[in-house]
Amino acid sequence: MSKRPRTLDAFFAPPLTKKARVGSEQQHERDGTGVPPGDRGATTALVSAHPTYPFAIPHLPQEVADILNFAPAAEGRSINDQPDLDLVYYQPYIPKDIHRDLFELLRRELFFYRVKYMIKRGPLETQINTPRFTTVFGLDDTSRFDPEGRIVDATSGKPVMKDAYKCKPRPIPECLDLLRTLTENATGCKFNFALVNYYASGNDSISFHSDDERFLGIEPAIASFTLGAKRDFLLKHKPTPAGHVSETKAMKLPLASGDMILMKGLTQSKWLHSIPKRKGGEAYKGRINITFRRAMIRGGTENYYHYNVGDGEVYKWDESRREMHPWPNG
Ligand SMILES: O=C(O)CCC(=O)C(=O)O
Ligand SMILES: [Fe+2]
Repeated sequence: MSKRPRTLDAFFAPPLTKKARVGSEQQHERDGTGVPPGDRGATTALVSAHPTYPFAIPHLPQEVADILNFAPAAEGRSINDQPDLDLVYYQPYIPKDIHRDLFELLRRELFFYRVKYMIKRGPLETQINTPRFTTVFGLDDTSRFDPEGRIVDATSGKPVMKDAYKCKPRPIPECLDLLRTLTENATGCKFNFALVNYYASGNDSISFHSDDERFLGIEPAIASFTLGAKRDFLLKHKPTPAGHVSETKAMKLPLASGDMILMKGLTQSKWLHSIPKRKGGEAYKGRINITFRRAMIRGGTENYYHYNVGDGEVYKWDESRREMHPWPNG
């Protein structure tokens, strides 16, 4: 990475401002010629690029970014009337005028994976095929990307050892980073990871689980966005010790495009959540889920890239086939 030549792109990188995050990006036209900072006219298309990206990711069009700045579109409603449950539900969070554009843009421009991994069940090794497309960006709290896109120690600012990470962490592209900062400001929580799921149809799902890994620290806050198809989000309390009657009721939230659910407090340690497969309704439509999270240590980074990128092929949305297709052999 450090051998990457300093190009015109890097030269034209904008100043470090809150809105234009360049920690890891270069700004340039898609044809590769430099664009002076601030010159985001209708004819120039700026992108986020990084050596770990299979291809560059366009920034949000200015019109979409301008409207996104009005998020949250609705006030959050607390759902904390059950033991250990602590949610804030924004219906919607993303302004209505841009749901569709944001959904289509992210589906079209991001790279995805269909991760397979082995688990040991007793003496048997079983292959798990993740039943949805996934991708991930970000770096735990011990490190950050410098303006050249190199990973440096969060405290000293010095490049980390070559083997500090087994995986290849990727900076959060601008098109997701604006939403991340807005969400930080609205919730008062800090996030250093963006995980993206794409459910191609009602056949894609995520089974009951909790995001309670130790690398997230205690009582982690996770902001979870829906774009595209409406899908049911189920919540149920984890089993309570035998003999102890749980007073909790399972819940179903019909998450619609633009909605955000903030899970916090004891929600991850005591409750499970899932998006079950479904037939009918909007099952024929795709759905994007974005979660923003904060990983505290390097093990979190390794875990997230292992389970959301893996070592399989890259998929990209194919507009003519209207499905995810292996890239670049489309
Ligand atoms: O798609 C969703 O709404 C939930 C995703 C989720 O729970 C996860 O990625 O951990
Ligand atoms: Fe989850």
